[in-house]
Amino acid sequence: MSRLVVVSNRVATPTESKGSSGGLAVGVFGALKDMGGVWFGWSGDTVTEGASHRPPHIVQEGNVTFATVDLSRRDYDQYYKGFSNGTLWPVFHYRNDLAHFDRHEYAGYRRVNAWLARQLLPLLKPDDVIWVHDYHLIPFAEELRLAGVKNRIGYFLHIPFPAPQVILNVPVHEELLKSLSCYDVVGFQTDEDEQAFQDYIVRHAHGVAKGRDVQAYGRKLRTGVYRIGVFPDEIADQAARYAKRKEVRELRTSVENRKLVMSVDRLDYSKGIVERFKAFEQLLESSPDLQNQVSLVQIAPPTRSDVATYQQIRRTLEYEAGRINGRFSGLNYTPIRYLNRRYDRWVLMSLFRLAQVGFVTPLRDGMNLVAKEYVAAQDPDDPGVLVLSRFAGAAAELDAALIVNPHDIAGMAEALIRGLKMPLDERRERHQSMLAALRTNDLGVWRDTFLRDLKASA
Ligand SMILES: O=P(O)(O)OC[C@H]1O[C@H](O[C@H]2O[C@H](CO)[C@@H](O)[C@H](O)[C@H]2O)[C@H](O)[C@@H](O)[C@@H]1O
Ligand SMILES: O=c1ccn([C@@H]2O[C@H](COP(=O)(O)OP(=O)(O)O)[C@@H](O)[C@H]2O)c(=O)[nH]1
Repeated sequence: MSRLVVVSNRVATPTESKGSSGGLAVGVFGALKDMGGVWFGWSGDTVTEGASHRPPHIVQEGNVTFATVDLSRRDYDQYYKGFSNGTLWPVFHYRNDLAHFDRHEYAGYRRVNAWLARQLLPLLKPDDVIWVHDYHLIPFAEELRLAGVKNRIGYFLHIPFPAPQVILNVPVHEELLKSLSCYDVVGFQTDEDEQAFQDYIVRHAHGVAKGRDVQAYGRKLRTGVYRIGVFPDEIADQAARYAKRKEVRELRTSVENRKLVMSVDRLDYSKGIVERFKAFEQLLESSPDLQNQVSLVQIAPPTRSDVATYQQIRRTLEYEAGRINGRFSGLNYTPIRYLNRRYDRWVLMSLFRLAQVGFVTPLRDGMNLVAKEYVAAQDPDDPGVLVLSRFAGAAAELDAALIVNPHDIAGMAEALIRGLKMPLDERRERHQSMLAALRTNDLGVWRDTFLRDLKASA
């Protein structure tokens, strides 16, 4: 049987010491742990120029081999902070206004991709199936091919693929799309993302797209939609198991008899947290009966904190949380609890079970696993209500949520009120429908359908 080699920028190492609060690490680890394989990528550490560029550090944990490399400060600045998170992330999330382009950063992005590919070479066996993840590593297959690698190589994009008119803003769009065409299978989170990629190929690359078969830049590849999921039963078990943890008891006691609205996101401008705070403010303003009766808990661990746009959103959120709390707090009541720290994932699942509403309203999001986790963590006999942005990939499957437009502050406030007052029968019905969707398309299905298509590719 061929071995699975996963390549991603972020690797959730066994100690989780540099653990990311991101869905990619959560999803890839979940997909790898019961099937085994190699997981190669960045350690999360930056080191001096002299200490970088060492061979991969190998750790064996059960049936997974973790192979990680450190980056120099310059590589980190250009490849991760610069081109990946200063150019690609904002543009792919339709925030061209927050993007910049710098040729040196792009050169660094390509240099690091070439170097990472060279580091992987000695670890590869001829029949390995290679699965590369996300926007940091678009040129990775091209580099492996240049080095003579003939293995099947697939790519999965965890974030949205924007409409062609948007991606044209990246000056090197053509080089990037040419690089993407070096993969055998390119997978997306939603139909819209796949369509946008094919539109680009047809309109701007003189390529051909027939069904899932694409020809471009002298290469043949397949595209597909593979919606990343969760293992809902595992989440339900853990949510129940962690119910007695200190954090969970503390929250239960401190909320007293009030209702709870809960949100969890990396502190990212794509997550729509400012608009969410304003919607909660509007709820308090328009429903005096709910004042002092409902709290919003927003967990937002900082991320990419050395990128200027992330520093700006952090300041804005501090201001908004302070302003709204100043308006509506009482001596025994804080409407918004805003926590800039990371929580253990299983503790979060248990916290989700306490909340009457899961409030997940990104402006754009590839999938948003938190939305799926909130549903999976609920008590089926007395479930909470999910209020979900139409711009999260998850909305394509979770249509029994209360779907909102995150730019419509009043609409979000109305949905919150509706969720808080929803009768038990309707809550159960909606929850069952969403749980069924999670089961049909769990994390195993995501992995297995992608790998089936990759193995079947010529
Ligand atoms: O690695 P970081 O820079 O700390 O960021 C964390 C991850 O964020 C993004 O996650 C995406 O993947 C999720 C799972 O498919 C998806 O639900 C979410 O919508 C995406 O935003 C990013 O794409 C990852 O590369 C990062 O590791
Ligand atoms: O303090 C935190 C915040 C988030 N997460 C997890 O990080 C993932 C976030 O994934 P999502 O797809 O929602 O968004 P991303 O951060 O990848 O954009 C989810 O599994 C969360 O449960 C976590 O373990 N601790």
